[in-house]
Amino acid sequence: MTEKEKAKAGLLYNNNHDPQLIKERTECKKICRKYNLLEIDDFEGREATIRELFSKIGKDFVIEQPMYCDYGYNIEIGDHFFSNHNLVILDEAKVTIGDYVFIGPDCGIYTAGHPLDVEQRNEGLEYAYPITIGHNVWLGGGVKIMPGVAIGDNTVIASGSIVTKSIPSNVLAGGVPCKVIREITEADKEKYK
Ligand SMILES: CC(=O)SCCNC(=O)CCNC(=O)[C@H](O)C(C)(C)COP(=O)(O)OP(=O)(O)OC[C@H]1O[C@@H](n2cnc3c(N)ncnc32)[C@H](O)[C@@H]1OP(=O)(O)O
Repeated sequence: MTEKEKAKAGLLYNNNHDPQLIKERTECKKICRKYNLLEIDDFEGREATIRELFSKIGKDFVIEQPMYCDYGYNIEIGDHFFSNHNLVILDEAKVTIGDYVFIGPDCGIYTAGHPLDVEQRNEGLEYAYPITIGHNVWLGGGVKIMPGVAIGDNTVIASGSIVTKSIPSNVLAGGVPCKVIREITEADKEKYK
């Protein structure tokens, strides 16, 4: 098995020293750099560069610069996506994002992690588990999503949360670690009126 195949199978793999993965990350980071240096009003260039980078991105999206990812080909995003500045996606495993997802500034979507055991970690080993974000999700600023987490449709994650476990649909969740605070109900339609 190659290191890439081990990663895909959810096994520990050597990310730091594998030539194929280093090459792929380098190519990805060149495209991220190109994207981040494009003029803000070069809308065509920005769209084309994101389409070159991600395996799928739907219609009508805005990704504020800068944004960073590791491979790009593991990222699939639906329609009407918005991300504010400083989005970091560590897409060592697949990242799937639905339609109408809003992401605040300084968010992190981290599929990868290292063993707690120091010897394994210093060998360069890591694991990568997929992350799924449903439709109509809003991540407040500074939210970080940990490996293997799924977030259900229509859910809001409050700013500053560290999401270590999956969160169901239709809730407000927040905190470190992130927990369900309450359901989002019809009463929320009236809140800002
Ligand atoms: C796409 C973009 O660019 S977005 C731009 C950036 N903007 C942001 O990041 C703003 C994000 N907003 C938040 O995080 C807000 O706090 C919201 C939306 C979660 C507040 O939602 P509300 O419905 O108003 O919740 P409300 O204020 O009633 O709070 C409900 C509970 O959640 C708690 N709570 C609210 N925010 C947080 C938070 N960030 N972390 C932990 N708990 C929180 C409240 O303290 C309250 O707890 P209590 O019931 O014990 O008092």
